[in-house]
Amino acid sequence: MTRIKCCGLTRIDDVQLAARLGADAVGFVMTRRSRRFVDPAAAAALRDAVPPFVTTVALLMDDAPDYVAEVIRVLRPDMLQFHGTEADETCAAFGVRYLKAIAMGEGEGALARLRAYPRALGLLLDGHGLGEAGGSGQRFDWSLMPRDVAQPLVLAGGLTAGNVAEAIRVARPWGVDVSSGIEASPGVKDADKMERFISAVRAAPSA
Ligand SMILES: O=C(O)c1ccccc1NCC(=O)[C@H](O)[C@H](O)COP(=O)(O)O
Repeated sequence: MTRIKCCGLTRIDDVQLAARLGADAVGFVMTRRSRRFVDPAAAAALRDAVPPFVTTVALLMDDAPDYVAEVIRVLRPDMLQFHGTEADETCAAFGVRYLKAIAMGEGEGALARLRAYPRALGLLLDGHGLGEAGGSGQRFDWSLMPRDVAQPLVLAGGLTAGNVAEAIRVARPWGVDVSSGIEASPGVKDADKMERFISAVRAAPSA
C-alpha cells in the first residue's frame, strides 16, 4: 500500500476530509516564507481535528532553532519535515522524528544529498530546486528515484490525480505527498481533487 500525505492544509474542514478519505498523514507548513503558512496556535487547532492513527507533520525550512522549539512545544507534531539546507545533526537535535526533503530540481546532482541524512526516518524527494520553497507543483524525472537507499522514500512534486498512478509505477515510492495538485488556491484544498487523488493512489498497484 502506498502511503499518502496531504500537505499545506490550513482549514479544519480540509484536515477532516483528508482523514475521512484515508490520508495517512497531514502536513502543516509552518515556515513563514510559505503562502500556506500557519502559525503554531493555528496549527494546534488544526491538530485537534486530526483523528487517531493519522500522523501530524510540521514543515520547516531553515527556521531559527527557537522557532522550531516553539512549534514543537505548541503543536506537539508527530514528525517534523525539513525543507531547507539543514544538516542531519541540526534536524536530529530537536529530538523529534523527521523527514528530510531533497530538492530534486538539479537532477542527478541531488542524489548525493540523499546519503547525507542517515538519522532521517524517511526522505521526501521533491521537484523543486535547491533553496526554493516546496509546494510549487514542479515534477522531477521519476526514473531517478533510487532503489538502494535504506530509508523509506516519499515521492513529491507536481503530483495530481491524473499522473499519480504513473508516478507510482515508475518511482515505486513508499509514499506520496501532494499539495498544489489537490488545491483550489494556495492553502485551500479542493474536495473533488483530493477525493480523486486518494482514490487514484489506492487503485494503483504499489511496489
Ligand atoms: O507548500 C509550501 O508553500 C512550502 C513552502 C516551503 C517549504 C515547503 C513547502 N511545501 C512542501 C509541500 O507541500 C510538499 O511536501 C511538496 O513540496 C509537494 O508540493 P506540490 O508539488 O505542490 O504537490
